[in-house]
Amino acid sequence: MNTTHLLLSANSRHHSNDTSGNCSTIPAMSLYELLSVLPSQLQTHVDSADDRTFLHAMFRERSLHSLIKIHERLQQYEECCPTPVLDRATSLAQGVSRELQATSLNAEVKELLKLLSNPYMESLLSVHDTVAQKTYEPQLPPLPDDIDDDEDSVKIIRLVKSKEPLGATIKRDEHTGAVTIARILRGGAADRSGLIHVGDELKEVNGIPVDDKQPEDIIHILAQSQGAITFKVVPGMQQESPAKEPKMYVRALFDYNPEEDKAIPCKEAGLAFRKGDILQVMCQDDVTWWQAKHDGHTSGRAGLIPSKHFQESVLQLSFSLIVSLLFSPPASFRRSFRLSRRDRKTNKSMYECKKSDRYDTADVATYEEVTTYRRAPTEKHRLVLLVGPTGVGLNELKKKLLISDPQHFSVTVPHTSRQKRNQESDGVEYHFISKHLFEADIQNNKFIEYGEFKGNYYGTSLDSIRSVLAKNKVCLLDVQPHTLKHLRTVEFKPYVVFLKPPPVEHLRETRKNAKFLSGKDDKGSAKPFTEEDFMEMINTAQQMENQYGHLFDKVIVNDDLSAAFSALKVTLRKVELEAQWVPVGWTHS
Ligand SMILES: Nc1ncnc2c1ncn2[C@@H]1O[C@H](COP(=O)(O)OP(=O)(O)OP(=O)(O)O)[C@@H](O)[C@H]1O
Repeated sequence: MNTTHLLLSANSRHHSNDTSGNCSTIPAMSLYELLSVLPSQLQTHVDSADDRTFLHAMFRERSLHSLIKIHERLQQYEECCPTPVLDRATSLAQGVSRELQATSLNAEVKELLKLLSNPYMESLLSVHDTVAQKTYEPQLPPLPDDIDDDEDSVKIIRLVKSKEPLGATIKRDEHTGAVTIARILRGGAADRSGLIHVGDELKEVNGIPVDDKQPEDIIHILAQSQGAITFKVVPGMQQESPAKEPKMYVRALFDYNPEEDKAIPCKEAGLAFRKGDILQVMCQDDVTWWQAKHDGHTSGRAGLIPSKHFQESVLQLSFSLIVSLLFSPPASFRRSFRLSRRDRKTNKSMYECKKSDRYDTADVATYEEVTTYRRAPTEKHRLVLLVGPTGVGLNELKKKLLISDPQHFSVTVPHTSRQKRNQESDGVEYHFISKHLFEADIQNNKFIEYGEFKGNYYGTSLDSIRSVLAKNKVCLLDVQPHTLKHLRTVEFKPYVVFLKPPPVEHLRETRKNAKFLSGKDDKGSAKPFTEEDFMEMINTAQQMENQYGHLFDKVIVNDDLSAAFSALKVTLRKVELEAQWVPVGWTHS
């Protein structure tokens, strides 16, 4: 089977004429007359008395008579082409309402006003105007006369070409040469028409037989045609299941551009998306290509996206490439669990994270099934995770949040194995524990992050997050991105904000007077940013986005500080009040 597919770029309006079965001749008598004479003819044609009784009863059925009457009346209208008295009933009704309101409102006037403002009436008038103005569709030319009556079950479909693609792909069987409809994209013109189905065999396009044609040639014919396009198809056996809209939503964990994808059967039918986009998966019938559309896009032809299974196999293939990335020069990742408010002395460079932790390629990131979640007022707050390169301003923004509402926001208290100093209190600056206990806690996975500096351990424990959340406060935590995976649990339902540096020119401008604790400086004194610091910040941010971008719920560029702060506040407010997309597993506990 030649699996060449293509998108038929034609159409939208349609009408069809099914020539299967007996070819009907124009009846000499009307259907209604025919129906009234039929009972008298039964005696000679139907032997069984039961059948005759049944047919008599059926022909006398009032609803059948009414139906035929309606049919005939409609036919009459069609023949005489009624012209509308006016084509702007809506504006006329509005004008009448306005005038009536200016008069004395007696009971009748009030009733008329009520009638005219009834939504059903308004809709009816609007439909009337649409029909009267014929704005619903262009005039279709008559069907061709030379339809081959001998052909069995042939369907003639006439579509009017518009800018919208047909939303169907075709394929050609190399052996038989048959060109069939390979797939119908959900919500597209072909799908909405209900006339073309998967498996239908395309016989002719605009009277040109296509059996001997390659899909490219058919596309050419379609591209050349103007106005209406006539398809002759033999309906396939395959019955499609009724198009119920599946309600599966996924978060894309990778960028996809069909234009650059050699594997996609039809580039035009593909749906481009970015890492983090929410997609509604409309159809998973095909194991390789799903059909999906962007969440919230009301106009909706679905596009092809690689299925989870297929994308996983693609990624497995390129695994060697990912592995090579593992050995790219390590960037300076932020050092976390510094208690920002008080402990400026805590030097960031004290924490060494293990190299193997920096890159995490165990998971093949394709799609994550998501659902909406809105925190109930009685529930704990979602953990707010802040991620970004060293010096980007995480601590600055965290501090501003804490100062802005100390009752609402809080941070964790880190653990350390160093000696408590005189002015310090246990549980305030740090939780002071013995080295031995610290090591036991490491073994028991109690720390999200930990590190060693001058022979002492420092770390942030999971329990320290729990204790903030238990006070019904929003816990702000800045972490290295490789920990996100471990913190994305139903318990914490974290919301991840990535703080991104602006372009270097803006950094130079905005950070003129800023000082920061360079990770490379062991002395722990704050210094102005160097050009190298800026470049490293930007490069690290880029690496973080490339590798962990699919886990970020929000990206905020820290250009102007107060603008970034406002954006962060607004975002966190929304997290508390509005529904957010979260992994499905978080709502099933
Ligand atoms: N938008 C901004 N405009 C100007 N200065 C800023 C801005 N954001 C942060 N700064 C300044 O940059 C310096 C570094 O910020 P901060 O200490 O918050 O970085 P950080 O991301 O916490 O870094 P680290 O992870 O290394 O602790 C501080 O002096 C801070 O005041």
